[in-house]
Amino acid sequence: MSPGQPASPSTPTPAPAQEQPQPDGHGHEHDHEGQNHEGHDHEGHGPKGHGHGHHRATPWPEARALAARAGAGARAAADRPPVRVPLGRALGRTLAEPLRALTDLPSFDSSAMDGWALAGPGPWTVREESVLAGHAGAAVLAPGEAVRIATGARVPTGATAVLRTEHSRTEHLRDEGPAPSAGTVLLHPLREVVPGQDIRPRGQECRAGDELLPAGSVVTPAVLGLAAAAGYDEPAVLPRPRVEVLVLGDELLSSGLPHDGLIRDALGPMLGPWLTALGAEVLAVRRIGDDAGALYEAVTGSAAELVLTTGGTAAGPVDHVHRVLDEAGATLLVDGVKVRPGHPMLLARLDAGRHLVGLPGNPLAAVSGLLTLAAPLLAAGAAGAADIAGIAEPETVPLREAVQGHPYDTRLVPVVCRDGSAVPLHYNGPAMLRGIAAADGMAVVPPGGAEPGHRLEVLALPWPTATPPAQGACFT
Ligand SMILES: Nc1nc2c(c(=O)[nH]1)N[C@H]1C(S)=C(S)[C@@H](COP(=O)(O)OP(=O)(O)OC[C@H]3O[C@@H](n4cnc5c(N)ncnc54)[C@H](O)[C@@H]3O)O[C@H]1N2
Ligand code: MOO
Repeated sequence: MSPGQPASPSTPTPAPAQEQPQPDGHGHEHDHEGQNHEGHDHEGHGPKGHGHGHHRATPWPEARALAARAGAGARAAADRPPVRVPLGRALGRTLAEPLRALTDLPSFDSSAMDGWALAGPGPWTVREESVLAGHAGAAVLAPGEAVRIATGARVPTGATAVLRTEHSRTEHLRDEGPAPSAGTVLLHPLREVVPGQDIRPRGQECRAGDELLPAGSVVTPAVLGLAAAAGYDEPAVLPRPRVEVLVLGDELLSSGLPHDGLIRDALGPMLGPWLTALGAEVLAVRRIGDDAGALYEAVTGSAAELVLTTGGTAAGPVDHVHRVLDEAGATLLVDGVKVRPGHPMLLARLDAGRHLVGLPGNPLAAVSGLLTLAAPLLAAGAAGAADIAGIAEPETVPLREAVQGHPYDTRLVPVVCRDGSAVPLHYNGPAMLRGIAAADGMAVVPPGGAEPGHRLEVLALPWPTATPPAQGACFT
């Protein structure tokens, strides 16, 4: 099988050999890139002579931590105030302040059932009007009186309980009876009436000023409902980090089929929505080509706190990112990471509060850079408190089958989670998106690999995973 040629989707065999690091250095794409595992060039970008070789590559856990620190620092430097957004645009945002009730809930004593509001012991004389939800309440009920009431309606002053329709019986006194009761309707209970029954007292759920949710909570649909009930029109949320994506490469097409050595841009369509899902405000996704001047202008002129570039991180003839960063006076915080795929990824500080993450051009390598550098940076930048590292408590999942490791570097491998185990997916080569598109997450495989049962950290993807278990991921 030639490199890049996938195994049959239905073959329940191990991943294509060329996508598994081979410690013996044969038959694997990475080993062609990373040649000599015993020598000093195993990071792979040494031979290209940029001077940003293996000695600078950062171990994967450290790279993530550095990115999170950079994000927290950027947030502190930018010091952007919270913003008020209408409820209709608040979904997914992070509360900048505790959500405090602006009203008692319920805000008045209300009926929990359709039936009768009544005062004192029965039977009761029925008053002619009724009390509907959303309307002003009936006048004061005197002892011995009852009035029709709807669920949610304000309970009249003087009412001592609500009687459900189905627990009541009415008796129409004859019109020709003795004068005061002629035509009267009497209400009888069909079961014992307990004082206060089926009345929701004002403030049962909360009093005005109570903290309903802490600052830092994510606004979910349920939070939107609670905020509305509690009186909010425009909750205060944290500003979203602004991000701009610069897609490099003259070989990229925006539509149609690949032809004449040109290929479709897979990263432009993927990164904008992915960054949005990570909580960023995406200012633009721009194609820059392989033009160093245009890249310099775009990087130095960007209004974003985080600029992401794709491609151009290695040392090919048109790989401009390092040079442009140098010219822009940027400081490289991470220049290569000991991770496969994606080892040429980089993180640079452009100025106080502004960073650039350089994602490698190979699409899964770009995903690796996104998860390793951009996600922790954004998470820490969005967190409400400086002490939140931007790296959540790792979720670890036992492996269902062995995964080969790289001899020195961490590997990120797309997995599906089935019956509590992580199942590695094929098509995990640096240029492939087929595995990640079917994945529930990316397993973090330590150098040397992992055996079945070994618990691995699984990096979550920022969306609900959708592959149907029965038919999906048939290439595990
Ligand atoms: N001599 C060496 N060559 C390479 C090394 C190395 O260490 N020594 N590292 C390899 C690794 S690993 C990666 S990853 C890539 C990183 O390359 P760049 O970041 O400079 O990216 P490009 O060269 O521009 O592109 C690489 C590859 O990806 C394709 N690509 C780029 N952008 C897109 C896109 N938006 N959508 C789809 N595909 C894209 C591009 O056509 C190339 O095939 O370098 C290796 N080389
Ligand atoms: O393997 Mo490269 O690391 O494709 O990113």
